Amino acid sequence: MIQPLIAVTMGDPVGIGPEITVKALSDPAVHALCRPLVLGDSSVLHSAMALTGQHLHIREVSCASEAHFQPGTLNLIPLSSLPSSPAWGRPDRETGQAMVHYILRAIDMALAGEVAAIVTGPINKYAMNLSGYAYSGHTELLAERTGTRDYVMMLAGDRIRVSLVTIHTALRNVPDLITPEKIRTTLRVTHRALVERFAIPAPSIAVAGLNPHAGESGMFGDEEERILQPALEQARSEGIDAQGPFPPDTLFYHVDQGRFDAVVAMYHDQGLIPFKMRHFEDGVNTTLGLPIIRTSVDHGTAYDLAGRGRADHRSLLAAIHMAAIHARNTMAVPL
Ligand SMILES: NC(=O)C1=CN([C@@H]2O[C@H](COP(=O)(O)OP(=O)(O)OC[C@H]3O[C@@H](n4cnc5c(N)ncnc54)[C@H](O)[C@@H]3O)[C@@H](O)[C@H]2O)C=CC1
Ligand SMILES: NCC(=O)COP(=O)(O)O
Repeated sequence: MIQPLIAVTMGDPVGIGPEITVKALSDPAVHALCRPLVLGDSSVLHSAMALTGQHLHIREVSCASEAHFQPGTLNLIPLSSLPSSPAWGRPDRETGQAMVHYILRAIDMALAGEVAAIVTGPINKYAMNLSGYAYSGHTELLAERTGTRDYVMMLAGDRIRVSLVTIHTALRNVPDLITPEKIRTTLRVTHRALVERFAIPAPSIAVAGLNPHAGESGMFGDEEERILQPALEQARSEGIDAQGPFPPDTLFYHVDQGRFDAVVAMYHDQGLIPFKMRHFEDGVNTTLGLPIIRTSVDHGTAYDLAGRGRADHRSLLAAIHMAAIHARNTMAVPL
């Protein structure tokens, strides 16, 4: 079977993205899974190789048909010409613009059907905004570029999958952003992705409450009764196995024990703290609801580690693995 063609963006040139890209692409297992095409910068990737002691042949190509997909070769569409000695951990407008160009090109390739999926390396949101792109991250850029209204951020590992109702917003805004519509959309998009991408025919989804003890019958907040319960009932009437709302403090224990296929969390850290306790090394961030497959690492640019050669690349390996599986499950292969 022909392996799916996957675009891998190098991420922020002065973060750990280039290093983990080189490490992941040196793993023969990646080539057994897919045909990876990197979008990034040749000089920076050479610097990353020097850090890690990896020796890959970087083959610069303008499109997939020029690539040689074999272990030992990193096929690169070069989209920037940055200095050969990166200022690790110190972003500027040029590095910020470069990393956004890698993402934009990857999205366009996926929309045009030139690749089966995209896997994105970590970017720094401050650097993204510094370079003139006013987004909270990849997710909002992907949604806008693909014209997607209903999208969901999911963090996924083999024990915990968590979808977020609200994403990058101040905690004080969260209660006002949680509406029955938003919860229903999160449930619908998550349910559909579990069936179509994760190949779980009848998934069960747990919903976390917003308040301590899921509100304690209204003593500690009424969002559960006023907003979450009606949203859950509506989802159930559509055939979605949505359960809860559950007290958030114990729910993740049960999810980790395998009781549910996924959990819907009300806000970023409610979901991501337990997720990263379990899956920091091998977790994957994936955007659901898009017309394209997008996975990413679950960590950031780690400027404190950049340039040292000590970054862990297992989350990127897991993201590539998931992209390849989802491409197969949705029959978006071969390309
Ligand atoms: N997929 C993406 O593009 C993501 C981007 N970010 C962005 O990255 C930037 C930095 O975010 P932080 O909150 O500092 O989180 P971070 O994940 O970059 O770093 C948190 C801690 O984990 C360590 N760490 C992270 N990745 C590691 C790896 N692969 N191997 C070993 N140690 C690792 C770092 O050294 C640091 O001590 C922010 O702008 C954030 O928004 C954060 C998460 C995901
Ligand atoms: N906490 C996840 C994260 O920050 C990733 O954001 P995005 O770049 O995937 O939108």
